[in-house]
Parts: sequence; C-alpha cells; structure tokens
Amino acid sequence: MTEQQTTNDALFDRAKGAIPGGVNSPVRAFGSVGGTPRFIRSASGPYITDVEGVERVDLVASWGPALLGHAHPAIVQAVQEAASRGLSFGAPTGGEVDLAEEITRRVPIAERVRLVSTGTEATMTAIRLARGATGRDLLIKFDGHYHGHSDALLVAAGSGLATLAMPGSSGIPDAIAHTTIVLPYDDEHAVEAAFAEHGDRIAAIIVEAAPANIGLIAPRPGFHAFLARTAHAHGALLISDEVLTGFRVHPSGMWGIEGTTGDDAPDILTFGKVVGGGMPLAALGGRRDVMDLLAPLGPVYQAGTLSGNPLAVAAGLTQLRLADDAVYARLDEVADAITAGLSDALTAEGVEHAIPRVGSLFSLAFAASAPRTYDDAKAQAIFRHAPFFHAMLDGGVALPPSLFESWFVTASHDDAAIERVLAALPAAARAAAAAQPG
Ligand SMILES: Cc1ncc(COP(=O)(O)O)c(C=O)c1O
Ligand SMILES: NCC(=O)CCC(=O)O
Repeated sequence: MTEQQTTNDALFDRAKGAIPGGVNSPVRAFGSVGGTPRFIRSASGPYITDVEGVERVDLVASWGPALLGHAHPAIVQAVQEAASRGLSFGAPTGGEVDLAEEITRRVPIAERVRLVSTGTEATMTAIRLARGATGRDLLIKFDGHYHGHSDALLVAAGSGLATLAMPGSSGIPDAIAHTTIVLPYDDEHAVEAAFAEHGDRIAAIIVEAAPANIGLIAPRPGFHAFLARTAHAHGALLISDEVLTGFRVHPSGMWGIEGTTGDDAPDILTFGKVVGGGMPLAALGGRRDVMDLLAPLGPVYQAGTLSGNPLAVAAGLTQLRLADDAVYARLDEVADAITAGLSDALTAEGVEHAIPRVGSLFSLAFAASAPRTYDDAKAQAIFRHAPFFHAMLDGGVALPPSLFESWFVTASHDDAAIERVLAALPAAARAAAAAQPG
C-alpha cells in the first residue's frame, strides 16, 4: 500500500506499529491538542498537502527552515544539480567555503564557521568548545530554553518537553545534569548570584538568541549584552543559540537586530534551520581564537561523516543568496497581516491574548500580557489552544500543534494565502472563546 492509497488514520495506525508514537520527533505528535497528526504528501510555496489531498496554508514551515516557502524551484534545482555530481564525498568542497563565507559576511563576529548536520550538534559542539576553551565544566542555561536534545541541554528545556509537561528527559546521568545550572530568563540578579557562587567553574552561558520554545519572548534590550559582559568578567563565554532565529528574524539573525560587538557580543553562535534550506545542515561560528580550538587545529574534537553534505550546502547557500532585503520585507508584511488578523479575531470574541514578536517571528499567548518566563508561559489559558488549533486546521491552516511553539511565515505567503488564514480565524477565535478550563 502506498501513502497515497491509504487514509491518514490508517497510516498513523501503521506508523504506531513501526515507529514509537508514530512520529520521528515528538513535536509532530498531536499530544497536547488531541487527534491524529496529518501525514504529508507534498508541499509547495505556502501550502502543505496531506495524504488525503487536503491542502492547507502552512505556518510551521518545517519548524523554520522554509524561509522562501516549500520546494522553492531554485533550491530544488540546486539540490538536483548537486545530487547529479554525487551525494556525499567525505572530503572538502568549494560549496562549503562559499556557505561559511556567506555566514561570516552576514554575521562578521562568526569569524570561523564549522558546518554540522543538526542544530543539536551545533549546540552540543558549542558547549564542548566552551568547556575546552575555559577548562571548566559548568554551564548556565535558562528555564524553558530549548537547544536540541544533547544530554546537558535537555535540562529544564522547552519545545516538546514543555508541550508534554516533562520536567526533563530520563536517561541523562545525574553527573551531567548537575553540570547545568538552570536560571530564570530575564533575571540579572539570578545570573549575578550564580556567578558569585560558582564563577570560577562556569564555562559558558547558553541563551536562545530570542527564546522561542516556550512561545516567543522578545529579549529585553541590553539583557544579552549584560550576559556577555558578566560571562566575560568571570572568564566564561556566551553562546548565542540562533538555530531558530538565524537568518530568519533579520538578514543577520538576532545578532543583526542587537548588533553587539566586543565585550557585549557572544563568543560562539549556533545556526540551523534556515541555513540548511530544508536539508540537514547547521553550523557554529565564533571568535577565531575560540573556533580554532576545534580539531584538527586544536584539542576539542568534533567530526561528522555527512558534515557539509554537498546537497545540504547547495540548498542552504541557494536559500541564503536568494534571501535579500525584499524577502525580509515580505516576511514582515506577512507577519503584520497575520498578527493583525489574529488579534482582531480574538479581540472580537473577547479572548485575552498577547502576540509577542521579533522580526517576522511571533507566537500566540492566551494571557493578558506576553509571558517573560517559563512560569509565565505555563500560567496562561492553555486550555484554549486545542479548540483554536483544530478550528484552524479544519479551516485550512496548519499551525504548530503546541502553544509553546512559534509560528513561521515564509516569503511565499502571497495575499491569497494570507486571505485564507484570515478567513479561518473568526471560527477559531469563537472556539477559543467557548473553551472551558479542565
Ligand atoms: C533554539 C534551538 N536550538 C537548537 C535546536 C535544535 O535543532 P535541531 O532540531 O536541528 O537539532 C532548536 C530546534 O529544534 C532550536 O529551536
Ligand atoms: N521549536 C522546536 C523545534 O523546532 C523542534 C523541532 C523538532 O524537534 O522536531
């Protein structure tokens, strides 16, 4: 039986017999909204089509990579051409140099860049590098921030763990979990207190460049510069995780919005999603003296059979080269139209809400004001989300199936796609208004 011949529910039943929970990443399950995840047949531009042939406007964008929309013809062509020359060489290529140079051009504080395959690898390598650079073990991360699924970073993490209300993952040795100090975000005193107590043992602070995995939190101007200065004063590094924000919220990512340099700037940045154009590719970049500690130059080991894969490099490079100012202007317009329509629809039904936003990235909170911490995010009227989500799905719009995830627009969302989102909103707002707690 092919995917096309079966119904979605039958496919999910088969999936559950072959794959734990039927999904290859927990955020794809409809855990917090109920129902059956939609199995996808294809996607093009702003639209995604399930195996039953239902086309919806997509506001997930593969969780971020699809900046230009799905199956952009130039990216598909670049990948096809690369494939015809060979799928993987395990040896350097010119494309890798082009992509590393493009990253440095956009984010000059990333003086050296190493390509890896996933955001998880990028952050895992970044913390190893910080530990190698400082000779220290401890790491500060913020409550609810998600940096992928390596052991030290799954402590008090957002994204799927927030959705499933999991305090952490089992299978992580206590000895590793205890190297991670978890602090509330946005709290300078907590950071100062942690450094006062453990300052000479802290290798790095890792922070989401704009926290986006417990809903979106727009960073308070100056807070990340404060983190950098505090870390530096104690001989530690700042790692800015731009896996989600990089090349999406601004041509130069969150760093382009904050524009920090010198003592105020992060030492290492991680990238993913957009930089791979929809293929498995991510990167870390940073100060030359720190990055050059990576093997083969230095003592910090990092490797990968498929690192810098030529198909992934072709996709990422093509996407970044096409992502010009007009693309970012369009992303902003799309976000303007959808956030305005979303707010109007919820206001018309008397539903308390906030829509935090950074660049074209935004999320919906059922709360009077935008959450600033994980505790705030958990305290909102979460019960309104499942009916809202399903009404949007029925109305032809695919949203992230969790209130703790951000919404992703693409430059391919044309006026027709936006109109379809706006048309679905009133019924979804009514469903949210009618929802009852518990
Ligand atoms: C901020 C952040 N860092 C790291 C990751 C991990 O990336 P990946 O899923 O590619 O491993 C994600 C998302 O998945 C993310 O949002
Ligand atoms: N914002 C969270 C993610 O992008 C996670 C994607 C995944 O884990 O599949």
